[in-house]
Amino acid sequence: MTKAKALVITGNGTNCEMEAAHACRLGGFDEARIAHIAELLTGEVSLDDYHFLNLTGGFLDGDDLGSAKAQANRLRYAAVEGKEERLVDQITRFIADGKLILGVCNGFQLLVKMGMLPALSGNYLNQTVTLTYNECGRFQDRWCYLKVDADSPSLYTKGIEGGVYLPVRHGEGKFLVDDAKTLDAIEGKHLACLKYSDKNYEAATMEFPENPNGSINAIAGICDETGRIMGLMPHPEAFVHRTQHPRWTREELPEEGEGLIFFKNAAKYVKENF
Ligand SMILES: NC(=O)CC[C@H](N)C(=O)O
Repeated sequence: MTKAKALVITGNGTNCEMEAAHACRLGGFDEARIAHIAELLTGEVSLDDYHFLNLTGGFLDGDDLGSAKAQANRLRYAAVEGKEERLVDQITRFIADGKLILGVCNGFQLLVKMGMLPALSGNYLNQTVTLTYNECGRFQDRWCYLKVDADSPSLYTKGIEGGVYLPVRHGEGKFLVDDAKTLDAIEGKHLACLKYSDKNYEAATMEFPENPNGSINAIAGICDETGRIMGLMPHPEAFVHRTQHPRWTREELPEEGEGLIFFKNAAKYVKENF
């Protein structure tokens, strides 16, 4: 069987690469390589050799120009040394080859600013949505209840009943769209796979602090129409074991954290399809 290989990009201010690589391994990937962005730009590491690309959280370029904006331009326009291609050509090929991309927090901001989500009608380099300053005007560091849309094509949320409880930590998590048509398409195609909700996962909410940033339609995460590319503000890699839960000493919890399912689903998909 093919070895399931995950790649986690670091550098320029990411800070969740160790957790993301750990979650990939726990989830079933045979290999999880942490590569500095410079290794991709010099051609030492190629996306072609991996199945699952992780764009992790952090403070890329210190959030200057808006979170992930500079890195979005870098990934879209930078050339790969010694090759007749840009990094974005590798990324486009990666998607065309049926591979997987997960962007968490700063990585989600990066995906939307590159135009890779929601990528309506398969147009992967056209920005139609953004993530900007939290409505409350402050950085938010808290745990959130996230309702899952069971009809979403996202492969990462398959099998989740009701919702998941995960931490958020961001200053720019408010999801916005360019116009009503984009929002209608996102909702109509069930691409808004995660929404901030009440603790019973019954209804999406605009109430603070359950909705920590004022995201339109309480959107916390979206995927593309293939379900293989997903971005979310909460951190699934930060809850892979029960001791990461804020009340683990007081509540009876299963050994496995609720975020691990995202990585298990990704590994399962790779093993079944490559
Ligand atoms: N945890 C993160 O990835 C934070 C993302 C970004 N720096 C923000 O504050 O919005």
